[in-house]
Amino acid sequence: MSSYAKELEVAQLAVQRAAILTKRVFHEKAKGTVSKDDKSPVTIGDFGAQALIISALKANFPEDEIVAEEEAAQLKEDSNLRQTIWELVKTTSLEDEAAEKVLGGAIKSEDDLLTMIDYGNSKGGAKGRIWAIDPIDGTKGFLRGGQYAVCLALMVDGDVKVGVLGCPNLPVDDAAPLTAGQESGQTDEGMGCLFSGVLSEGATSRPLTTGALSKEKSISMKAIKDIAAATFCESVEAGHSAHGDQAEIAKKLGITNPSVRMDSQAKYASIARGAGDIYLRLPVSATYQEKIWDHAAGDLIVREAGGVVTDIKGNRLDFTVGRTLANNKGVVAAPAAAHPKVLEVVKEVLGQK
Ligand SMILES: Nc1ncnc2c1ncn2[C@@H]1O[C@H](COP(=O)(O)O)[C@@H](OP(=O)(O)O)[C@H]1O
Ligand SMILES: [Mg+2]
Ligand SMILES: [Mg+2]
Ligand SMILES: [Mg+2]
Repeated sequence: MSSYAKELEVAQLAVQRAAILTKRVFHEKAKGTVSKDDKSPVTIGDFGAQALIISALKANFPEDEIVAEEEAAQLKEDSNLRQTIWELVKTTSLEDEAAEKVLGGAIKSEDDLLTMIDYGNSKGGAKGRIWAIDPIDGTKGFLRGGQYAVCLALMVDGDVKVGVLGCPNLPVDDAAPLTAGQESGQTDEGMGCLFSGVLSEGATSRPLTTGALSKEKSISMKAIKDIAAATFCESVEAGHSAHGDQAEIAKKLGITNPSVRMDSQAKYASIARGAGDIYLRLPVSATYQEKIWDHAAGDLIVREAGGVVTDIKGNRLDFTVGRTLANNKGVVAAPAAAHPKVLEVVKEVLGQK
């Protein structure tokens, strides 16, 4: 019996339900029912998914703190937007009575919707049980039909214990090649994967559908015998990680495969199941602080799959200092055996600058 069995079950179902909401928003956008204006679908999806996840956490773990990306301020002023989200939230469920019961059922009112969203305002820190939520990670990917992830992690005294990533546009098949998502004309068929990790208990994947528990499989990183043959993942957005530095590092490692660019923590999930090998996120700006909700779940899942995740100095990601990773710069994630070499080259390339 897992030491965090209840937390894991609630987190998986909560992410699954939130992912259904995001998919509805995406398809309604395509149909024109939701404005195609870039901001509106994202906002609707973000707020709706965050509210649904938080209501599940509050129903099960009322004392826990929550650090979530979004806040309700904008919704308090915009009643049209609020009503659109409320309609969507009200009508999104897992269509599985037992599972809905685990999640504590639906949100009761429009006011509750706002309250739920703002429960995510914890400052974070080194003490107690704190959940980190990114309702839609990879906003840009979500809009494009590329990769995005619904992300949830539980930290206890700053240590990530449970991590769950719902990736609607990643193939269910762990052995499928890396994919940037629906932008390449891909359909929903065979897509949608739920990744989980529990500290010291390994990492798993399963289809992102109700009743998929029996299909849960353990995942692990690929053992790379030769770094030169590795594939590395990086952000699509050049503003989020330094493509130039990453290319130089890859070159120095002898890597000739082109990088796979994908949005969101789908990168962590993809290397954790061996679809890719290395994830590089080198800082673009000297001042940007990475957000804990962009990394907590992925960090744990990769480590539980046999990887090492550090910043560019080789330090573990430090989730104890609030809503951001103020003590870290960048991310270097690789299979344990390859990580020292990758880090050495990262330091070499950055040291020359
Ligand atoms: N200058 C910057 N450097 C690194 N990350 C940034 C950034 N500006 C925004 N981000 C973060 O990058 C995340 C997406 O990462 P990726 O590029 O790997 O898809 C965004 O999450 P959201 O999409 O949830 O806002 C956002 O938090
Ligand atoms: Mg994010
Ligand atoms: Mg987000
Ligand atoms: Mg954002």
